[in-house]
Amino acid sequence: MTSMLNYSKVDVSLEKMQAVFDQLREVKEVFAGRGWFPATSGNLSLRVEGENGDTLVAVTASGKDKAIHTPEDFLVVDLEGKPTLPTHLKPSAETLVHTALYRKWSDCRAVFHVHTVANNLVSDRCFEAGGVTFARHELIKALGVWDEGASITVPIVENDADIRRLAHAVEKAAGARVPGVLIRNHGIYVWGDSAFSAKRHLEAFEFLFAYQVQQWMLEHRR
Ligand SMILES: CSC[C@@H](O)[C@@H](O)C(=O)COP(=O)(O)O
Ligand SMILES: [Zn+2]
Repeated sequence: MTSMLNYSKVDVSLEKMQAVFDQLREVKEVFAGRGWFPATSGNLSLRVEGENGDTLVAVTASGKDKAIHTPEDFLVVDLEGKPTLPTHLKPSAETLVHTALYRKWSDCRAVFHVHTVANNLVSDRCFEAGGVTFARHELIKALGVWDEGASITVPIVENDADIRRLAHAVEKAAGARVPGVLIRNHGIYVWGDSAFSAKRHLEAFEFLFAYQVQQWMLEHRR
């Protein structure tokens, strides 16, 4: 028999919710191992479809050390970013960026956000240009761009302490071809149609940013 959980009028099976939390935990552990969550930064979410087709979002709780697993690491919110059950946990302070991306694309099923030295440097140095462009990199294919000789541009938006405005800026800059947006001196938001593809996208972006930073350093030494 399937046990059902009721998240403010949306039924989700216990098994489904457990599987979603398990997936988030696995991704969290891998990214934490790479140092991608310094000083409690970063947040992760997955779309959860209820029995009636309504969308919920499982998201990391705010301010946690994401390198440690606890029973209080995740909670469920609606598309307004409100917790669907009474809880003392606070959803990520940046939940509205996640929900904006889920609203924008019905096939967006995972949203990941990390702060790294490389993504911060690239976001600042290329900010005035509005984006950073990469070409002649095999890993562009990992972003779903397969055309021969393709180039991609990752848009960069200004950081903003007002999360509604930040969410709006990210949503506006987010394009269908390149699954990521940089926030200046803050980090990157990436998405995908599954946790697997969002993780692949993030790994490809971080490879390209690290390459760019090292190229700048080599040029500087000449
Ligand atoms: C603690 S610095 C980072 C935060 O300000 C924020 O940018 C962030 O990524 C994490 O916020 P959180 O509320 O834990 O999801
Ligand atoms: Zn952040």
